[in-house]
Amino acid sequence: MSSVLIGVENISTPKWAKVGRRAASVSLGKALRSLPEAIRVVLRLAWRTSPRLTVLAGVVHVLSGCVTAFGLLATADVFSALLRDGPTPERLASSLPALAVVVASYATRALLDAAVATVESSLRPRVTRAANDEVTAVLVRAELLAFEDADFRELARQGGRHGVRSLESSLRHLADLVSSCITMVAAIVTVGLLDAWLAPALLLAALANAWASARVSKLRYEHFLDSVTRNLRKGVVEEVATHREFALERHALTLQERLLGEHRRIADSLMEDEIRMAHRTNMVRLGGRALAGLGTGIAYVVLGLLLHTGGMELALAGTALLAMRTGFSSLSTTTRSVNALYEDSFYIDFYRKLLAEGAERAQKSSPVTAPPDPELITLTNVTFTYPGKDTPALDDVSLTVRRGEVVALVGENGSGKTTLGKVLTGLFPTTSGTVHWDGVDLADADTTSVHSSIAVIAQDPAQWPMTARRNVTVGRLEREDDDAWQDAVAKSGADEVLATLPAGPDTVLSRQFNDGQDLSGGQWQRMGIARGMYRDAAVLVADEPTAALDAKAEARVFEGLRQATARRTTILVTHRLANIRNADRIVLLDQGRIVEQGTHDELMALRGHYFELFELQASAYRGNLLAQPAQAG
Ligand SMILES: Nc1ncnc2c1ncn2[C@@H]1O[C@H](COP(=O)(O)OP(=O)(O)OP(=O)(O)O)[C@@H](O)[C@H]1O
Repeated sequence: MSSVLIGVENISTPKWAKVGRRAASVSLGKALRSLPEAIRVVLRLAWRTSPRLTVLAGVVHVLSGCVTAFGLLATADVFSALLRDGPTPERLASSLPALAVVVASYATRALLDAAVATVESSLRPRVTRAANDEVTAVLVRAELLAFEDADFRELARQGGRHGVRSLESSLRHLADLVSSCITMVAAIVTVGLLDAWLAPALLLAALANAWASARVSKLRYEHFLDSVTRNLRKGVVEEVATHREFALERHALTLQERLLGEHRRIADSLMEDEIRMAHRTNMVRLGGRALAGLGTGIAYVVLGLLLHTGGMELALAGTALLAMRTGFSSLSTTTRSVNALYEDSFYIDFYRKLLAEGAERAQKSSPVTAPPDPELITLTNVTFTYPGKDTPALDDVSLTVRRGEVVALVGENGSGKTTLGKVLTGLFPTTSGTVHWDGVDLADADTTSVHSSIAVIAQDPAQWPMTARRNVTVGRLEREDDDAWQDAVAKSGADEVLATLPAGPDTVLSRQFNDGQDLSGGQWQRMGIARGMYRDAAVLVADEPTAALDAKAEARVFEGLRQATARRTTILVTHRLANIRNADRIVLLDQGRIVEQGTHDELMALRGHYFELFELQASAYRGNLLAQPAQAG
């Protein structure tokens, strides 16, 4: 038997990471050309949040770069004046105006730096907020099916986390780049004006640095993509090894040490890769520094030769030296900023992909509205396949449900009952075939208009971290109807839950808050049923609504549902066949297909698959004294 505890060895690489991999493998030059796109995204966001601050940030950065360049040229004048021939006091006096300009430029630079910091600290949080807002909005508005797609969920995590963080940091890197570029250009021009041979040497150093930085970023990005699936695995193991939901079985099955071992195994492989990557990047950096050093060396040799051969005066050589030093320092800031921006650009790309994919997967908004209380729901040759799956969960299903009908969906585990409930109510779009509510094809209808008319009671209802009252009224927030609330909590059995809570309906149902309270599985289910009943929608889907309820509560809920069904279309998914004997129609699914349908009596007379299932359950009751039919409700 395999020593691997969790079968997560073969998690496939998400689609977005494969695309990223291709992007990472393109040539460096091509990759660098993608930088402007990332910069455009940042500037667009900054502009949208505050055009005034964006312009101001640009202006202060350009000014700060210009002032530095100006200071450099003024310093050159100071040198020229100081190193000229003549008596020292005279040389000092003649250098004073240039010296004053240098001092003024330093002072201005300091003021501008303060202005830069002020503008940036106002702009950056705005950009982060806007980026966060875009991510949240796109996720909130995404269709339900998007959340069934593991690739999309992972892209949301990466684009939301890394992407937004990179957008924020890229603003700072962009600002640094603008001012350091201006200073560097000023230094290269100054050096080039002094002697044409010095500039290429300086450029060689610049290019070597830039190459090494970009190469390092590319390696790091490739490493990130390589470790995506392993990090996913580590996340899965971490979850089962530390989260509360698994705690009971983890302890009862004494799996703690095995899980720890699994975690260590994946973490070790990640660590080894990290170390390998660090060695490779160090080598690349070393190569880059060697080349840059060569460029610097050549520049100094050229300078020495010029001085030696009398090709340049000492005063000008001093200026050249200063300009070169400034050039090298701004060069390192420039390469650092380009490098950081280049790295940011990959993650900003995830962010862009997330927004693009999110927009594609947005809920449909359309002028076509679904009828609020459909007379007929018609499925024609409906096939539905989950994202990433090959076999359909629903296969050529045709079904018509009338208003007021109670249709029970039965069948073995995985036969497609839950999926059919979701397709029928427009929660999932069909892969092929159509769902019509009266004359309206749900594929054309406004999603919100469809969902407004449905209520879903899930087997595993959401545990909203709100008060108990809100947990019910959230079913229809715009409704303020005390009678309906009383009715819903009475029919669902939630009233008994409320009676046990310290602050009754005002108790917050979440352990995350002070004085918050958690509920048992069955109690949460009662709250979910009350919520579905309070929603009072035209089409109700109850998916195993009573699976966690005791027999008394179950009987009460079915009586409540029976009273309420006269006014609405009810789709009931259940395995407890005794509860659906009175359903108007029973639809039996097998491997995504409808294999039998009719009333209980018709299906029993058919002596087919339903008959078999029913007899099996009935005989279990008959043969077991502990579960007499009267007790089972
Ligand atoms: N989120 C999902 N992603 C991929 N496949 C899914 C997903 N949910 C269900 N399936 C698959 O679709 C098929 C139908 O599932 P469905 O949940 O509709 O069955 P069911 O009849 O309601 O089962 P059960 O009685 O166990 O609740 C199954 O093969 C299941 O594995």
